[in-house]
Amino acid sequence: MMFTKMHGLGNNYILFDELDNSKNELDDKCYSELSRKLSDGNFGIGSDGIIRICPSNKADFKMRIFNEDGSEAKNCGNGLRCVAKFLYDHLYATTQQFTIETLGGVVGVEVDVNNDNQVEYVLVDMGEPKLLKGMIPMKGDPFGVAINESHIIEGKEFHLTCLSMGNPHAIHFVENVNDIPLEEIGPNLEQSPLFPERVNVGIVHVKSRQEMDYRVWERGSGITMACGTGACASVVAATLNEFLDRNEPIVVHLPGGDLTIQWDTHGHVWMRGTAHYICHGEIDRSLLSNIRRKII
Ligand SMILES: N[C@H](CCC[C@H](N)C(=O)O)C(=O)O
Repeated sequence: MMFTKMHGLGNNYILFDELDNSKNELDDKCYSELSRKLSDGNFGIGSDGIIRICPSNKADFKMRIFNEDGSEAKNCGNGLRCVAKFLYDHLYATTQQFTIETLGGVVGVEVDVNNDNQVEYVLVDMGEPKLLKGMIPMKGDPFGVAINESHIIEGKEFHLTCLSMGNPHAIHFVENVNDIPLEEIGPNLEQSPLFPERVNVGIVHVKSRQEMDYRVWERGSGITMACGTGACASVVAATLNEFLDRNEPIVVHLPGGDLTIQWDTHGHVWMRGTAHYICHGEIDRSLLSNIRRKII
């Protein structure tokens, strides 16, 4: 079972190309355990999770993403850029614009290529954010929204702006993103009963009307170097709080690098950034057999 490890701003995933079904060596039920096993840096490869690239009957291709803890997520911005680069570079995509189905909906991607026809930047139409609590999901009035809403969690007050980019995000604004113990407050917010499906936690400092700092505690993966859906959610949240102007391209500084995010006047959020290969390899058959024995 061959894999390709890639990263988007240091948010790294192990990709499996399942477009040629003959290669599909593992039962669908095994992938959560495969993600847990491979994401471990000691007993596995080490990553923030795994990504399956599959055929789709709704779009040109399909992406499924599993977090480090084995939970399957509905969207992954950095993962989408990695998948788009992989698909174009491996000649599955024959045009620079194509669509990718996620559990959170179908997204459009466009790859920018260099003189060697290798992908340098990927532009993703991440679609429209979902603001209603019932869509995030978040406890409370399902037709209500959470903008700068005060919540006491584990004795600490947070002013949360919450939304979904296909996956749930809770954003808290601060003066300095490094002044907050993310390793402590991240799991407290992630596991809060406020969020029936847990939540990705973003800490944001808006530096100007064109840029912001953002750190993330990811649902199912903990602190990562970057979160594409989270960067999108942060720009929407900052705009809703009137810290930013709609339709302006915003530079989001993440620990792993920068993304450019724009929430346009039609309601779509656009993300532009890079994706890179790390390595290629093969999963040992004994590891696959152990997973099959454990799961099936
Ligand atoms: N942990 C996320 C999925 C990965 C999202 C992130 N890596 C991105 O680039 O958007 C969740 O459970 O919703």
